[in-house]
Amino acid sequence: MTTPTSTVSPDTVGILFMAYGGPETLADMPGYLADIRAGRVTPDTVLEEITNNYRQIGGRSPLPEFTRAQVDATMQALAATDRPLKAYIGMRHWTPWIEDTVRQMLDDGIRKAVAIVLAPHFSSMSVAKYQKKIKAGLEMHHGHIDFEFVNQYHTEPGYITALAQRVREGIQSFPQSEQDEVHVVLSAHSLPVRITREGDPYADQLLESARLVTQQAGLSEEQWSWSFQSAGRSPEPWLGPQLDEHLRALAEKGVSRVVSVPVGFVSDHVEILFDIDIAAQEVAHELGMTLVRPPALNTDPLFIGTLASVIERKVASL
Ligand SMILES: C=CC1=C(C)c2cc3[nH]c(cc4nc(cc5[nH]c(cc1n2)c(C)c5CCC(=O)O)C(CCC(=O)O)=C4C)c(C)c3C=C
Ligand SMILES: [Fe+2]
Ligand SMILES: [Fe+2]
Repeated sequence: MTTPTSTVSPDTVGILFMAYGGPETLADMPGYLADIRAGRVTPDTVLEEITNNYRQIGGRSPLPEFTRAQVDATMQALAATDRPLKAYIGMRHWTPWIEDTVRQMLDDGIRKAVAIVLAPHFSSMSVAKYQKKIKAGLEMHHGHIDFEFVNQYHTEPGYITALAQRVREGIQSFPQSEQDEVHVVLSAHSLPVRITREGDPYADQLLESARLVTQQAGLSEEQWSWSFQSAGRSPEPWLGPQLDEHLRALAEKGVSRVVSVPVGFVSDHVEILFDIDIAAQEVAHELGMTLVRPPALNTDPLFIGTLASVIERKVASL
């Protein structure tokens, strides 16, 4: 049982921002992978491969830094809210662990809170797991906080417009005479195929975002396609097509100019900086294809405005 020291006024609403978590040094890698792989032993070859991927993007994950910047910007956007708010950060797979942050919230005397994951699409294998960690933290520390959960925000206008702008920016980076030939590939993290049989909404929500983005960007059906990326290294089948095989199929159809816009990730990290900017770029190069990836959302004011707006609505309902 924790003893609240009540460092906040009783009506303060805690805003718990949750993200995947990322290693801050290469030495963190075995522990980080052990957590992601739920304690299953990581084969040496996989450890070496993933460590090497991180080495190529600077030896650490930029995700913690971008998360802090997104949280600061969102709290600034929420500054005019008439309730006192206090921001907290909890990571699923690395420090600061969600359970420890929940303990901090209890210690501070937080009684009501909003929890949001920096991932717009709901899945039993992603957002639901973050939410379970909050419940585990409350049980572990024998405390109670009234939580409002943001489950998804994949159709929010600011998020869609920010991505549609990325699509247009990518197309416009090609000479005007080539722009009609450009093909846009939207993507998101793959998950095991079994989730679809289990009725998970993830794949449908991704396609819903993709349709809204491409409609707003004014693309015809032929000008864009969908692909999954970054499938895990486990023997079961994962949702496809994977980005590399999809690029090969597009090349066979004569596509040679591609804009890659990942819609499920909201900041730069290894799945973008390595899986797209290095691995997919290598495939594109081998195919004689030009691949452009516009910047990730990071602290784009439209995206930050989206986070602020969904949080504000939940705060109002507490
Ligand atoms: C929607 C689900 C997932 C998102 C989003 C996601 C983002 C994400 N992943 C990494 C890094 C790694 N992920 C790894 C495995 C892995 N990832 C997911 C799901 C999402 N990840 C699953 C289901 C798994 C498999 C877990 C298992 O039990 O094996 C790994 C481990 C190596 C591997 O299997 O490839 C890494 C590393 C980042 C940085 C990230 C960013 C938000
Ligand atoms: Fe992952
Ligand atoms: Fe991953």
